[in-house]
Amino acid sequence: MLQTAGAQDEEEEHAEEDCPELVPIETKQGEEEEKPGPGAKIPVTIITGYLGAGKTTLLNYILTEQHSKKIAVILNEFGEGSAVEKSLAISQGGELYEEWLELGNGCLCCSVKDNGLRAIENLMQKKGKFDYILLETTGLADPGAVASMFWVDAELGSDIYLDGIITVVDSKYGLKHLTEEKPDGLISEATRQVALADIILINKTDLISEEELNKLRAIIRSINGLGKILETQRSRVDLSNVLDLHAFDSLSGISLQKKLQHVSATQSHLDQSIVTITFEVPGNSKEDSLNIFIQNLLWEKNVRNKDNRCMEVIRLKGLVSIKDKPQQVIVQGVHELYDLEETPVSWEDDAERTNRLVFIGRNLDKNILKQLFIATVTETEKQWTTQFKEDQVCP
Ligand SMILES: Nc1nc2c(ncn2[C@@H]2O[C@H](COP(=O)(O)OP(=O)(O)OP(=O)(O)O)[C@@H](O)[C@H]2O)c(=O)[nH]1
Ligand SMILES: [Zn+2]
Repeated sequence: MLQTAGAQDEEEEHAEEDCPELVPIETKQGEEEEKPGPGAKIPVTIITGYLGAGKTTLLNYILTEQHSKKIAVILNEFGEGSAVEKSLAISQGGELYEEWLELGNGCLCCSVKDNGLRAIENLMQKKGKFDYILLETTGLADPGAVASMFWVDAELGSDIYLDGIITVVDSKYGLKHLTEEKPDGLISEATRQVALADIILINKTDLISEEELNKLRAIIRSINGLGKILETQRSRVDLSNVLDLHAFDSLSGISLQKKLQHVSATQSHLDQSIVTITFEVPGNSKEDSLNIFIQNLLWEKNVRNKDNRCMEVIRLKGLVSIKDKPQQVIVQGVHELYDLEETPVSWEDDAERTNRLVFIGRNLDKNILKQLFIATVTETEKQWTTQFKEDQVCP
């Protein structure tokens, strides 16, 4: 069950008018609308990345490369209010499309502003079934906000589920964007996009030297120790690496255990920069205590490091063992949203039950977090309250 700190689902009522009317496409008379049956949910992959990194190039590449899926492409301007109309440049067969379009092989493209969810659902209702949705965010978007919307929506019974987040990084400017410190202490958009990525494409490698590439790769890895890094030119990538990842659902449970074992903790490249930390604690955790542990971190934000700085978690992922549950449980968190979901995989042997967690964020202190987590396993309630200073609220 998805856990959320506040009301995240205040959908705007006028969402519909944000989406242009569809170009009518003939449906045969008497033909039943093909509705996705239960379980036939449609994946959405979020493609994010700084301005000009190669997101649209990736979309075009996917559309030309694959021939078995009916894809809806959505160019998204979530969170930018009444931003100036962005002209679309999805080309199919060399043509340029604007607004709602039917692309060649039955794929569709549209531009969505603000509250895109409703629009996407309308699209699905009007157009029937798609096999896949690709959503390109603007270069300055926080993919966490977009991802959260889909996540909440899936819980509300939507036919769409979040499959994964791909972040395209521009080789030429990536280093600059990722090392820039924002004067107000905020996390830069570029860094946030890398922190939240399941897949990171270092694109335009033709424009940099091997040495620069190594540097960029190291910085990206220092931020996100979990995501898969691929190097591309013209965003050309093996599609099996970017589609159908199941990065946010319990189907990833089988591979997740292996994947999490290979996550390496990272060193920050700047003071206050984003890092990945990971640890393993054997045993069973008590569900209530685990919830409190996560909520203190993500909602109350009252867990501090040794310098008395508040820990900020952007992404949380883990596989845990919950007392009295035979199955492995996957933990997913994005900003303030989190979810504990049973995977189809059972623990083989009670003696081997263990918990592995990965946190991406800043001011994270592995030892403190690990101690707090151990308390959820040992049930020494006192311990996990000591670090929380009730009267000091983090911004
Ligand atoms: N040299 C080089 N140029 C590339 C590569 N990939 C994409 N480009 C070019 O980079 C420019 C931006 O690519 P887009 O795919 O439009 O980037 P985007 O991320 O969608 O850009 P915005 O939507 O404006 O943020 C285009 O002119 C592409 O042709 C690459 O691997 N090498
Ligand atoms: Zn684009």
